[in-house]
Amino acid sequence: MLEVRDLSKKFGGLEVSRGVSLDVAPGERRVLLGPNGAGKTTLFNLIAGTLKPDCGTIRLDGSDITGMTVNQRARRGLARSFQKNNLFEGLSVRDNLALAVATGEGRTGSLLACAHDSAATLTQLAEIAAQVGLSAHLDWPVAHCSYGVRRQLEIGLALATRPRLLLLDEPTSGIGPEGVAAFNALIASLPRHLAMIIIEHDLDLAFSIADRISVLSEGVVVFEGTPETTRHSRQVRELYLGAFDD
Ligand SMILES: Nc1ncnc2c1ncn2[C@@H]1O[C@H](COP(=O)(O)OP(=O)(O)OP(=O)(O)O)[C@@H](O)[C@H]1O
Repeated sequence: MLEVRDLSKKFGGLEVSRGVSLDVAPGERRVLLGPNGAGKTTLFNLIAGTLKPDCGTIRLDGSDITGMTVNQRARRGLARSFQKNNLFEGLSVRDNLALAVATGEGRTGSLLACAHDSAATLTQLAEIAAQVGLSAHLDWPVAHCSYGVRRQLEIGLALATRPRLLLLDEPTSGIGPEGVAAFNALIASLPRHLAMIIIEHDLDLAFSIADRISVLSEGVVVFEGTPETTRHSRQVRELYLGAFDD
């Protein structure tokens, strides 16, 4: 469903993406690994449309989306959840989800009251809350939510646009071992037709959730394979010296 071809991006003299190519199949869970500064977030920015590549193409379901805006890409089924919190702190979990669902329905000018008016919005809101494990937290003010709940909510907001491809940038950063286990279960419970690309530093989690893994280093995809072949790759081991358990 996603075909990335020869994407390159420079910041001044620094070549951060150097001819990256990547194919993601419908429903595939792809994990992006790579050392700090390898260009993973830059690749996400290029795919999501917040950065324009210097050259290369991005196709989604056969259509060239390289020149499209973030919103145009979102309407074609691409969603992204951010590494940094992107929530309305003063609102409840329910209101954050309601606004995201209303926006996903194209009712961008709606007031919060209108977001709660539509039965379809409320049904979708309840579905998403259940999917991300937040049904019992709907009335909590976001400002009082734990970091883990916020991360669940961020994924919920991304699901509100009914994506077919979801980009998750370090979804487990800062949530501790229990949070990582909960995230693993959450990913496993999401509809299987939803494709995902996930930047993840936790190798055990990466091996557990990925169908395939791509490894970036210095702006280039240096390895691609199944979790099993990645785990046994000498090249990948050298990049992550000492980080693999045998
Ligand atoms: N807007 C920018 N302007 C200049 N340099 C940038 C910009 N964005 C990223 N870089 C640089 O590009 C390189 C790759 O950054 P990027 O964030 O894509 O790496 P990453 O693999 O996601 O790293 P991390 O795992 O630490 O998040 C880094 O050297 C970074 O400093």
